[in-house]
Amino acid sequence: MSLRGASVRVGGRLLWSGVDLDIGGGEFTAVLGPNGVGKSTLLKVLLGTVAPAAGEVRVLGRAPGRAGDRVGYLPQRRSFDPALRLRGSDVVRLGWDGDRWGVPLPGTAGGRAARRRIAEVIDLVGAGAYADRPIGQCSGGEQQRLLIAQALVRRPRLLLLDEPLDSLDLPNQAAVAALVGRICREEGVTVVMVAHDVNPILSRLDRVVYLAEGGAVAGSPAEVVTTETLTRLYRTPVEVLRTSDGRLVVVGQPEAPARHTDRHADRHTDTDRHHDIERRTDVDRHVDPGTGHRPDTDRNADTDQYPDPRGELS
Ligand SMILES: Nc1ncnc2c1ncn2[C@@H]1O[C@H](COP(=O)(O)OP(=O)(O)OP(=O)(O)O)[C@@H](O)[C@H]1O
Repeated sequence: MSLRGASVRVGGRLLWSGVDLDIGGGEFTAVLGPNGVGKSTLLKVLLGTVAPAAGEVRVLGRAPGRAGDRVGYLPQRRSFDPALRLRGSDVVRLGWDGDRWGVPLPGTAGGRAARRRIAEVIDLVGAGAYADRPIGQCSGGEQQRLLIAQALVRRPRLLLLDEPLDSLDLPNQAAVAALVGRICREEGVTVVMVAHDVNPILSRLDRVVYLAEGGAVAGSPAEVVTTETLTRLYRTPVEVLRTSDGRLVVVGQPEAPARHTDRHADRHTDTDRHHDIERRTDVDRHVDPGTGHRPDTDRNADTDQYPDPRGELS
């Protein structure tokens, strides 16, 4: 896919402009940047649901929205009601025929093809053990695998994933990152993933797109997540440190603007709070790439709490 001089405007506000970007077939790309900068909106531009205000965008050689089944999409995570009477496999099936009236009758060729493909993709993501359970009773990691299966069920060539690692504990982040890496390498699917922390996927990435107010930088992680590049992008001193185990930590990243306080309000789970505490103790004075979290300055002196890493106040 390619963007040439692309800009996007939502709610009358220019989010980013002059973005040039090329992503080749079969590549694994992460989209990083602070809260509210327009990462999800970039995916929507690629999907064709948000039109660019200027510039040219091509996806799989066509205008956005024209590639149909060849694009799979996992929207930003929503939690499922535990009482929802829908099995994991039903959720996967919605990716197959959820946009069509009626369903193929069991026993017909269409019904058999649907069943075969749904079983195949559930197997691919390793969700066989819980695909028959109500989706609301599956864990966050299990739900995420089933949703990835849903996005994959029509054999897309391009997979757009909006924060699939969000709210997962570290082992599940690693497992889902490995799964997406495998889908990219073994199935040849091009992956564009919005992420708040590059570290779980760092070793698998071909390319990073770092969005900041006004612009974007793209290249290999080694080219983009550097002191020089991020300082230039943010127009303010930013330092990238590498820990002894190879993780990247961005220090001095400008504050994430707290300008959308309610978008994720329904998603602030116990796991999120656990992660907030983990960040507070593990990365004191530092900020994960993309979270915009600076523990010593973000802490509310009255409550001893930190704002949610995605911009809302906890
Ligand atoms: N339909 C809309 N109307 C008005 N403003 C919108 C709309 N959709 C998004 N926005 C605003 O555009 C900005 C970018 O939103 P977007 O979801 O793309 O950011 P993001 O980088 O993905 O953020 P986060 O990291 O918090 O998920 C936000 O300030 C958001 O509130």
